Amino acid sequence: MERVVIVTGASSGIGLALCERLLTEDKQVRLCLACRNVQRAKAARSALLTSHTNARVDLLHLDVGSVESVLNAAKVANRIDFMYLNAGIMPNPQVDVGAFFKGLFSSNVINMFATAEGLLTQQDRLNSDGLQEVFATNLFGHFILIRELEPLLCQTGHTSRVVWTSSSNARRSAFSINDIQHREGTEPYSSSKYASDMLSLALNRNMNSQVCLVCSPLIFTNTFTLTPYNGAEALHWLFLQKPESLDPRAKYHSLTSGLGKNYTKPRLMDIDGEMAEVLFSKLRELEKVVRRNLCERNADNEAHQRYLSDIE
Ligand SMILES: NC(=O)C1=CN([C@@H]2O[C@H](COP(=O)(O)OP(=O)(O)OC[C@H]3O[C@@H](n4cnc5c(N)ncnc54)[C@H](OP(=O)(O)O)[C@@H]3O)[C@@H](O)[C@H]2O)C=CC1
Ligand SMILES: CC(C)CCC[C@@H](C)[C@H]1CC[C@H]2C3=C(CC[C@]12C)[C@@]1(C)CCC(=O)[C@@H](C)[C@@H]1CC3
Repeated sequence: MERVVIVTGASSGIGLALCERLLTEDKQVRLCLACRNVQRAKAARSALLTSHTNARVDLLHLDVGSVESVLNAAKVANRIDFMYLNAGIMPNPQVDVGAFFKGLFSSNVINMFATAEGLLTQQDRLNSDGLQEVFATNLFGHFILIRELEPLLCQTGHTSRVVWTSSSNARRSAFSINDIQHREGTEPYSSSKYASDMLSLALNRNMNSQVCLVCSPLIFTNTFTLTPYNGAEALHWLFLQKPESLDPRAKYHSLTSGLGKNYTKPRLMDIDGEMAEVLFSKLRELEKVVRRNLCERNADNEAHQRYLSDIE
């Protein structure tokens, strides 16, 4: 039977590698590449069809960094078996060279290469919805997508699965519940990834957990041979698992052995359940505000259009 798989950020990197792997794995897969850049999405589709001639690959225009785009894209979906929330950004990363060389000669060197802890800062900015861009792209847009698709994802008698691409760079100390968008700090990426780990837990509790499952695979390598193919290991592995065998408190790591063999390993997340609930309710509040602003903006635009046609 056909399995519909939506992948956000499927035009390159880990998302595209995952698509390639899924088509190789299962001939029944019908892919939906949910991308913001139509040209790149078409190029990704052509590349996939070159190696999988008879594959069914659809394109969906989706900019997860724009609430309006998310709402429009969500209207098109009519069946979902898997949804991979993979699109993500780390804009203008700055490496702390001093910390890098210090780390290089310390016992923390492996961890440094795996997590970049204490090594990276980024410059964030506001997007057109007035939200911090990293938060909006890595977390909030995907949250709105899930909220909008909730009726489809949580249908009785049909199991849909949502898999979120997290990172070993997700760090509790980079996140503040009083500043969920990370307006004040310089590590918006770590903050957004930690927030998505927390949110996965809260979503499993607050949505119909019998039906919906949100896992957070950690993209990680212990041999410094990270390729998109290796990075997609846990995402691909999760596709093959039975939902009841997975633990919502675990993060599924993509790992590569010294001999180059890829494998997936679950690790329990360092998450405060109460804080996850607070984050969930803050996101619900923000959702209301953003939706209201969008309605007002659209009403203003319509009024402006009417005014222009009246004076013509
Ligand atoms: N690379 C790594 O080492 C690691 C990556 N990750 C995570 O894996 C995921 C994929 O990253 P990776 O493949 O490495 O990076 P890439 O930059 O190769 O891919 C990111 C994808 O996300 C898309 N994207 C970015 N912003 C948006 C947006 N607003 N709307 C829709 N799509 C968007 C990009 O589209 P476009 O082509 O238009 O830019 C691109 O297809 C990310 O969530 C990242 O945080 C986690 C751990 C490690
Ligand atoms: C001479 C230079 C100062 C060397 C700089 C090396 C760094 C650029 C890399 C070392 C570890 C890398 C890393 C990532 C980015 C590039 C490094 C910082 C990530 C943060 C990319 C995104 C992720 O989600 C992480 C899991 C990666 C962790 C390691």
